[in-house]
Amino acid sequence: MTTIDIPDDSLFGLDNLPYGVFSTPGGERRVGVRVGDHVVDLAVALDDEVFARPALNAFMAQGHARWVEVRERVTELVSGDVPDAAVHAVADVTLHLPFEVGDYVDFYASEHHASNLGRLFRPDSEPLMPNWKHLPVGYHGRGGTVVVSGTDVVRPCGQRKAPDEAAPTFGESRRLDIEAELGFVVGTGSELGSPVPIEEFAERVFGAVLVNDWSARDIQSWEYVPLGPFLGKSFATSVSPWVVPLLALQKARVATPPQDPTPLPYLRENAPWGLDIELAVEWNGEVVSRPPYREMYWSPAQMLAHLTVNGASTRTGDLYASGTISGPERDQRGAFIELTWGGKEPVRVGGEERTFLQDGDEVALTATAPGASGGRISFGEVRNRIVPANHPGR
Ligand SMILES: O=C(O)/C=C/C(=O)CC(=O)CC(=O)O
Ligand SMILES: [Ca+2]
Ligand SMILES: [Mg+2]
Repeated sequence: MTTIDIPDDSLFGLDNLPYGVFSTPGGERRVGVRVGDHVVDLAVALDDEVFARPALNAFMAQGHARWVEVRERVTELVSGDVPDAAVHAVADVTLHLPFEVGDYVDFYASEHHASNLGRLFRPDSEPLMPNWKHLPVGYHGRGGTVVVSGTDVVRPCGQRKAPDEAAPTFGESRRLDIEAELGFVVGTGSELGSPVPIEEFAERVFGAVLVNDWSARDIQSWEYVPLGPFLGKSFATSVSPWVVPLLALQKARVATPPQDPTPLPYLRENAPWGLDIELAVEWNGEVVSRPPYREMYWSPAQMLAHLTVNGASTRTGDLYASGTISGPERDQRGAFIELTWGGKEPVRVGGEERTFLQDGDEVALTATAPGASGGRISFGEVRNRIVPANHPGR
C-alpha cells in the first residue's frame, strides 16, 4: 500500500481530483484521477470495470448521483492507503484524449472578444450584431478534429483573400491564431425534442476542460460570410487532458456581468453559473495574456439551455466551448488577432516582434480556480506546437 503525498500548496489536491485517460508503457488506456503528482488507476483502486476503458464516456453516462458517489469514494481512498498497483507518477504515464467527443459547438460569449472581432472583421458596422445580447451566438465545429494537448497542429492550407486582393489564392495560412477558451463536457445526454431547462445544467454537465480553438484568420475572413466559421477553424481544436468536475468548481461560481436586456425566460438563471477562473496564455514560454473567465457575458448554463431550446438532443461526450475568453484590458485578450490588433501592433515574444504564429511556435493555456478549502485548483494545460503545412503552395 502507498500513501500519496499531496503538498499543501498542490493545485491537484483533494479539492480538485480531475479525471483523465492514461496509459503506462505497453499498457491499455484507462481512466485515472490526478492526485498531487500521481495518477490513481480507478479500475484497480475501485475494482470497477467502468474505469477500465479508453474514455470517460461510460462513467459519465452513469449520471450525477454516481459522479458524487465516486468523488466521495476517491476522496476517502486517497486520504488513506492506496494499493501500489493503482498509483503511477504522472511523469511516467501518457495522457490521452479523456473522452470520446460527440458533437462540438463553440459559443462567442465574451462581450470584449465579440466587440473586438466585430471591429476587426467588420470595421464599417456596429461591433456587436443586434442578436448578441439576446442569445448566446455559436457555431457548429468539428468533433472529429478535437485533439489532446501535446498533439502537433499542422498549419492549414486553404483559400485566402486579403481585402486589397482581387481574387483568392490557395496556400498556407499566414494568419494562424489561437483562441483561449473553456469547454464543457456533457455527461448525460437529452432526448430529441426535449429542451434542457437551464436548472439542469449541473445535473447534465460532467466537467470542464481548457480548449484552444485554433483559427486561421485569413481563411476565416474570406469564407465565413454568411454561414460562419468553417475550414478556418475545423483543422484542429485542442483540449487539456484533465476534466475538472463541475463538483470541484462550486467555490468558483460568481454572477455573470449584468445582462441588459433581460434575457428571455428560458435563458434566465435562478443560480449563478459565471465562473471565477483565471487563465494564462504562454507563447514560446512567455505569458502574453491572462484572460479572466468571470468577464464572460453568457454562462455555460445559458449556453446549454440555448443549444437545446429547439429540441436538439445531446449525447454523452458532447463538447461545447465558451468562445474566446477576453477581458477589458489588452493583456487579457484570448486571441492574438486581438492582442496584436489584426497584426498591426506586434507583441514582444522571446525578444522578437510577433503577430501571428510561426512554424515551431508553441502555445500553452493554463488556468486555476478557487478550490473548496481556500486553496486553488488547476486545469492542467493544453500545449501544442505548430508544424509546417503538408501541401505548401498547391
Ligand atoms: O466575429 C466573427 O466573425 C468571428 C468570430 C470568431 O472567430 C470567434 C469564434 O470562433 C467564437 C469565439 O471563440 O468566441
Ligand atoms: Ca472559438
Ligand atoms: Mg477549432
